[in-house]
Amino acid sequence: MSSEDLTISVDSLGKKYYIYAKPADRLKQMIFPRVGGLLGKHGLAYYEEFWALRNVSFNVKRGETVGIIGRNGSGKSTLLQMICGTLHPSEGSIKNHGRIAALLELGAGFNPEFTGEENVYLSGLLYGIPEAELRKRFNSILAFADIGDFIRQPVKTYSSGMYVRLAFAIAAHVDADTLVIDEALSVGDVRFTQKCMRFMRDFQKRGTLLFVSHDTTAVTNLCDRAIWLDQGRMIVDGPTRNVVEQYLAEQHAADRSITGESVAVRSGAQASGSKGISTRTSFKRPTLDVPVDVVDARMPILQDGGTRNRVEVFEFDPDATGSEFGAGAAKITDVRLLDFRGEASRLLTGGEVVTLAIEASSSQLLEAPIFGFYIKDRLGQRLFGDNTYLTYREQPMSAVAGECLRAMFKFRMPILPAGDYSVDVALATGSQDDHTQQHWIHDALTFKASDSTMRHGLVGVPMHSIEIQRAGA
Ligand SMILES: Nc1ncnc2c1ncn2[C@@H]1O[C@H](COP(=O)(O)OP(=O)(O)OP(=O)(O)O)[C@@H](O)[C@H]1O
Repeated sequence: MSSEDLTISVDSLGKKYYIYAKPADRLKQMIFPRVGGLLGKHGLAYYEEFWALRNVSFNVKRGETVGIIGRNGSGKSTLLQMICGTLHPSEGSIKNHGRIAALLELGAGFNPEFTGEENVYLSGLLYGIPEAELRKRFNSILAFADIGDFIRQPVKTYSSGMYVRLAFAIAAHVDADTLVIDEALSVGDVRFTQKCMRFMRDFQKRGTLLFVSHDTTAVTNLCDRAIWLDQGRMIVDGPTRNVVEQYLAEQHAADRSITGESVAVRSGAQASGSKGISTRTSFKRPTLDVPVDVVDARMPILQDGGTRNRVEVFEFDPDATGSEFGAGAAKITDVRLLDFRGEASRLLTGGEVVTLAIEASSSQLLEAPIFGFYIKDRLGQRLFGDNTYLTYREQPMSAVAGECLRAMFKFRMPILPAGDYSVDVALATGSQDDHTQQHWIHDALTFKASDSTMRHGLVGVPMHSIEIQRAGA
């Protein structure tokens, strides 16, 4: 890769802090360096070393959007601050090409005693925008921030939402090559968040974006690539969808380990062991009594030639699914999409009533099993899904070891824009809010929608009726 293609180059980056047990130790260390004191890991020094970030290396190409995810304290802000030059690395190096505009944690960047307007000029000048140019852009900055007369007040009087509005408005007007955003969207209201998302989508067309967020949906939605940090180390750097899936699976495993349960996480299906479990269980044939009156009147037209939204389904193959995880008290053994006749079909139509059938076999007693699914698009964005929890909440089922269960979700397949889709399926035990995933399979089924007339939006909802009415008629 030529250096012209690179915007950010991070090599073996590390940040070390010295942790003192009590304030007096800091003073002692300054006066008597490395003598006496704690007999800790580092000999006789008065401090313990703590690496907030270590051995992190990656390159960001011009025009890429990279998400950084990780739990609290994993080193995300430390990394961004070093990239933006507000924190010095203890080891390693960073090379930046072009102008970086940053929205780091609240409180950074503004002088709290100055008014919003004064801070606009101060920040703009620091970014290298001449004053005359800032004057021209001021009204546009003000319109973006939309904080009214507060622009004339000292920023110390601002709410966190106002603060981030102004900071975002400035960052959006300084002709940055790279925009670095750390959790800024979490404090804004929904309209402002939407405005920022629109701005970032537009910015993606011309610039490089680094985006830290706990909101994995926003990261999936926006970023081509994601980096997962944990305890200051880089765990994975790869396509967002894979990284987010692994991160969420690990999070679930970690959450359950607090309650003493163990949830194994495996990448790829080879290690699943689901092969060998019989999938030939005897369930009665589903009755798919679709009332005629709910069948969309436009179905014949939708199915007709050029406007047909064909959905081609690829069979469940336990060896070809995505990553999976779970505590293992049950295994999902088969997943099928059935057509309106109840037949497993390779070819479905958007708008048709289909049934998703998920079969599982238990290896232990299962109390209150919950089956669930998500339909995801190519980027891994969850389009819709459901689970069996509410239906069985009052009278939860149970299954003995060796029993086979099948969940059936009957729904009208939306009209889908042409593209590739997949289905995540899961079997958990417990309740909606407190459950253990026994087996979750990413991308258990995949399907392809084609010939769609839908061009915009994520899914098309089949209309029950469409009409134009005339006033007074
Ligand atoms: N000045 C400091 N002195 C000592 N430790 C620090 C200092 N600043 C940060 N840390 C520690 O470094 C680690 C990484 O912090 P950082 O703020 O980068 O995490 P983060 O991933 O951004 O967390 P969050 O999601 O909560 O914002 C944390 O354990 C934090 O306590």
